[in-house]
Amino acid sequence: MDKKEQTKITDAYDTILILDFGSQYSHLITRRIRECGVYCELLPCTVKVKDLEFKPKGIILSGSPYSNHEEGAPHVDKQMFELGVPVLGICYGLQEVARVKGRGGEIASETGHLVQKREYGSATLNILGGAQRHELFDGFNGDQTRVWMSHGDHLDGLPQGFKVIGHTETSEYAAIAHEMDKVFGLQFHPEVTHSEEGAKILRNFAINVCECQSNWSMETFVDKEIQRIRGVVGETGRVIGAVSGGVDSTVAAVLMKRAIGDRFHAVLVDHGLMRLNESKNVKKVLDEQLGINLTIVDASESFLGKLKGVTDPERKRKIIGNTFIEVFEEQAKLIDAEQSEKIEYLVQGTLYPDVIESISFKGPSATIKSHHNVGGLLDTMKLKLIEPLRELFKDEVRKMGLLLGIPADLIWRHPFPGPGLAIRILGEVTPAQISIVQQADHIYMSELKANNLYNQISQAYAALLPIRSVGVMGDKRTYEQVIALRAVESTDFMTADWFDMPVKVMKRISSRIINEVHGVNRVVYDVSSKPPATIEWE
Ligand SMILES: Nc1ncnc2c1ncn2[C@@H]1O[C@H](COP(=O)(O)OP(=O)(O)OP(=O)(O)O)[C@@H](O)[C@H]1O
Ligand SMILES: O=c1[nH]c(=O)c2[nH+]cn([C@@H]3O[C@H](COP(=O)(O)O)[C@@H](O)[C@H]3O)c2[nH]1
Ligand SMILES: NC(=O)CC[C@H](N)C(=O)O
Ligand SMILES: [Mg+2]
Repeated sequence: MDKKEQTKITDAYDTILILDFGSQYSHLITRRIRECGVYCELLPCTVKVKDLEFKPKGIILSGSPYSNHEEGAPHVDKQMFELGVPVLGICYGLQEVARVKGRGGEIASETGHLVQKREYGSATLNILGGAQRHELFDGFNGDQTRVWMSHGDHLDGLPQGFKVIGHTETSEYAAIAHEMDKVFGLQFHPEVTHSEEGAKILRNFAINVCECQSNWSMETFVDKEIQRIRGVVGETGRVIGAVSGGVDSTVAAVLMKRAIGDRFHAVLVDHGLMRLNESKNVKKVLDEQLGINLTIVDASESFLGKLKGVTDPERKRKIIGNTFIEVFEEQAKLIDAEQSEKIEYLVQGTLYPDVIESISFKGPSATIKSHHNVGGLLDTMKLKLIEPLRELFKDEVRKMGLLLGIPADLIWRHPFPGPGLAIRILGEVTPAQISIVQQADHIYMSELKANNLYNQISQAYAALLPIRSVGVMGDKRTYEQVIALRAVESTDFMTADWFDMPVKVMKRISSRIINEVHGVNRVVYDVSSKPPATIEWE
């Protein structure tokens, strides 16, 4: 994205910079800081001060799976400590603080040997100073608090100029501070909820120590984002947007509508792989209820034609991804032909987790599945991107959607993948197979809603398996296909567990599908977690 084109969100809010050393808890630090009304950004730990696009009001160094002395262990740009802003190191971050600010050699590694010294789990932090305790502990209930430890290495000595402000039975330097330089270190993890008063520490750091204003709220963010979009697009500019009717693109579309009205052109590509009546329903809600200028492009012939005979999951995904691009190119040209001003921008519903994943210092992870990616449009279409949600997590997007007046049932919809039913029909995708899975899925969703289960589940769908099995219906032998029902609970869709579905409901769903959907004589329930399975079957 051409960031220079856009005024930055960090210009509008005091910002805490969180440097990610690869800890599994880094996102939680981000969450905790935002929960205090302070804006923050998570960047890879390898980012250099000279490349920073904003001046942070404070810096937090996260934990890490690495051991600090290990070869290849990531290290912070020492100039971060010369910005004159407070720094807080958490676990590995504390060890980095000691590496940079200490006399050197104080980090003892117990990894590999002396395993008994490793510390995982709950510990009691003794806060020093009584009533004069350090300002990081302002508002604490007493001189002791439960904290969560997860480390193999520890500090062997106190770096010069630092003092101890808290210790545990096993950790002499559990919390340390350099008052003059405003550099702090915690051996425990304040960001996890198991550290009972940990959130207070992060709040105290951001608001008391770094003096950040607590003004980051969804309301102010929406207002500022609308202003920003208007500034970027200008008085007359037109924008095209890929809108699926899913949560992310709907929220992005409503925001765009607020910002530039009908100069925003939403395009839904109907690839023929949508759920039953999906395009019609989306049109009704987006166009009629939310007033979005939405065009539905029926490209099913093209998609289904190209998918003919294809059974390999990755090939299906690539064909669909590429065809999306073609349809968009055509569509942009059509709109251009009608309007005096050419379309310059494309709106995407990119969320923060996508951004974080793509900037990880460890590099992109192995390709498990090629997600259809509208980002691929960039090179060919020469369109510049507007990504109004790229700073937000999914639940923040939902919050924004509710604030923008989007109906709650749309906001709480389960995610639906871009490639649609093609990756839920195992084997070849044909109109007959699409019809079977659409009907089964429709029954499944209706029953989940009727039984008040839909909102307890993060994502549910029916998949059609390419095998046939023998059954008996009305005294006759049948030899038909199998529907697999999937329902998972997940917070970020990176990991998931299968949903404990009430047997009574399963019985009803199974019986309805077998009775009502021709071509199916067996229904199974998928009891695999992710990992090792994934949420979608392909
Ligand atoms: N059928 C479609 N037509 C147009 N754009 C689409 C279509 N399917 C997906 N997209 C684009 O791809 C993006 C990513 O899809 P994704 O499924 O992650 O998000 P979503 O559909 O907006 O929300 P949800 O996660 O709730 O399904 C969408 O935000 C949208 O821009
Ligand atoms: O927009 C999308 N385009 C895709 O190509 C795609 N593939 C998977 N998904 C969704 O991502 C989440 C994780 O899915 P998996 O466990 O199957 O990888 C689940 O929510 C899936 O539905 C996609 N979404
Ligand atoms: N959670 C952490 O940051 C751990 C840091 C380092 N890997 C250790 O074991 O001490
Ligand atoms: Mg979707």
